Amino acid sequence: MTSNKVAAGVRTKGILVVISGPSGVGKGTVCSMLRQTAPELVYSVSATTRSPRAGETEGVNYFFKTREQFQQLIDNEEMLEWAEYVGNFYGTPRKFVEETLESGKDVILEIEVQGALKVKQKFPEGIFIFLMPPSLSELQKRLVTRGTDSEELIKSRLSVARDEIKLLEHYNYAVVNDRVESACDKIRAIITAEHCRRERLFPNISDWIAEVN
Ligand SMILES: Nc1nc2c(ncn2[C@@H]2O[C@H](COP(=O)(O)OP(=O)(O)O)[C@@H](O)[C@H]2O)c(=O)[nH]1
Ligand SMILES: Nc1ncnc2c1ncn2[C@@H]1O[C@H](COP(=O)(O)OP(=O)(O)O)[C@@H](O)[C@H]1O
Repeated sequence: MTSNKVAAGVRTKGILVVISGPSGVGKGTVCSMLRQTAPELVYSVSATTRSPRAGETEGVNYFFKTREQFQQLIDNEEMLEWAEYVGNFYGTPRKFVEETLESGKDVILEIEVQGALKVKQKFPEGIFIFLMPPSLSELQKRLVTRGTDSEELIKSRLSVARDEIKLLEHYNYAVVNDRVESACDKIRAIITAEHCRRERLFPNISDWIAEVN
């Protein structure tokens, strides 16, 4: 069964998991909990031209770049995707994602919708998860409570949020972030189910299957 050889190759590649959602829904909070509770999932650190917030660390939350440095990364084709969001640039370093997937580990990208749609063209087999707020008023409350953005910026982020939610149909799953723990549980369950699905399609039983044939 030659197809098993191909199958084994497919099976050993990691799964690309893309998480998007409106600003303030809790993507950072959920991903940070996933990083603590599911260390087998590798988090891709993005580059951005936005300034660091209090408590954010270079190389952990983002790689903070000037506009010139960011443009250089684009010109050198070092970005898997990039997008402009509320006046700043954000992008995914390509090499890290490709090498990590190739090594068989699952990778999480926490990126906005335009970038996610570009990634979907390159990795249609990825899992695309949209994190939803319980309501728009709760979303606004979270942005205000976080206290990192001006009233004007919160208005822009809420207006972008409405457009982003319209793109939900491009995602495989919507997960409501009502409680952080339960959102993380659901994301882990989705990834586990995808592993089971791929295992069913490409079972790692080539040794004894070869004997049967
Ligand atoms: N396309 C793209 N979007 C990103 C990337 N990194 C972060 N983002 C998104 O950029 C948006 C703004 O991020 P940020 O300034 O940290 O604000 P926050 O979402 O309110 O915490 C969010 O939707 C992020 O998911 C990236 O590498 N590529
Ligand atoms: N499930 C939740 N319930 C209540 N507050 C939350 C929840 N998830 C996140 N938050 C809070 O909402 C605010 C925005 O979360 P954050 O992770 O920064 O969102 P995002 O990365 O999507 O912009 C933060 O103050 C965070 O503590």
